[in-house]
Amino acid sequence: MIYIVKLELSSGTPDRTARRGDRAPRPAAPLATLPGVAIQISPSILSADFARLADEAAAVPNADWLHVDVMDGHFVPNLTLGLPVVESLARATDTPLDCHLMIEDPDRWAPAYAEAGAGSVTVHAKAARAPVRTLREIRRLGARAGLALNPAEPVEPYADLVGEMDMLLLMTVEPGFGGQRFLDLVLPKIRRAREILDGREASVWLQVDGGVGDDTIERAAEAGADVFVAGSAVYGAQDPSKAVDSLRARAAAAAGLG
Ligand SMILES: O=C(CO)[C@@H](O)[C@H](O)COP(=O)(O)O
Repeated sequence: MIYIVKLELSSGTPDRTARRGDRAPRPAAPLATLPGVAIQISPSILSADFARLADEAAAVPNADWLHVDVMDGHFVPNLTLGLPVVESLARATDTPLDCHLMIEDPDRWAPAYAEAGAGSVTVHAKAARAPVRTLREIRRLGARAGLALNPAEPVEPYADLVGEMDMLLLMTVEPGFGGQRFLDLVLPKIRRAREILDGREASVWLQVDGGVGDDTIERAAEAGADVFVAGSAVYGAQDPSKAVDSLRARAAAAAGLG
């Protein structure tokens, strides 16, 4: 009887009045949907049709994650979506949601995204006042924890935090908008981050985000990235699913995995 009640609660409409402490932590969500695939492709729904998000998610069944850009109009000069959309999308797709919070006060909001069903929640180092506590809280709630750095932010000050994260996100454009040009000036930082992660034998994904397409993904993969966010290169393509395959093949070849 109790079991039935629980099932109804978890599959029905989310109770948005529930307080954070009311919910039990979930088991950690899987990082990848394709076991054994080293290169991860995360199409960014920022370039998708927001009125058809469930269909847009279904258009890339071969994606490992779906990248969800949460922008608040303050941390970045753009406004996108928030918790209700993430909750609905998490119910509409089996692909883990890779939520990238480009918001002020992520310490306050990040746990709610983990509870909303995100597979990973990434906060910006620059915006977080208590990054260690926030990363730990995200993990405690069953999601993977990510830390993001803008193009001009060095990676060295965060080297001691690698044990607290599952993913390090290096922005390869200034955050805020899709369709920008990949910044080659970030390549040395990708290499440096790869050295730090390998040197510490850290099991941490190295994600790049911004301007990633068939013409740039190889450079990022050669430098050591293994998770690639791509918005316009996927949702601007005639066939988004083929675009994911093409990106994966190029990155795998450049990383010596193809
Ligand atoms: O976070 C962001 C932009 O701030 C990205 O996730 C964009 O959505 C990437 O779009 P493309 O550069 O691939 O078009």
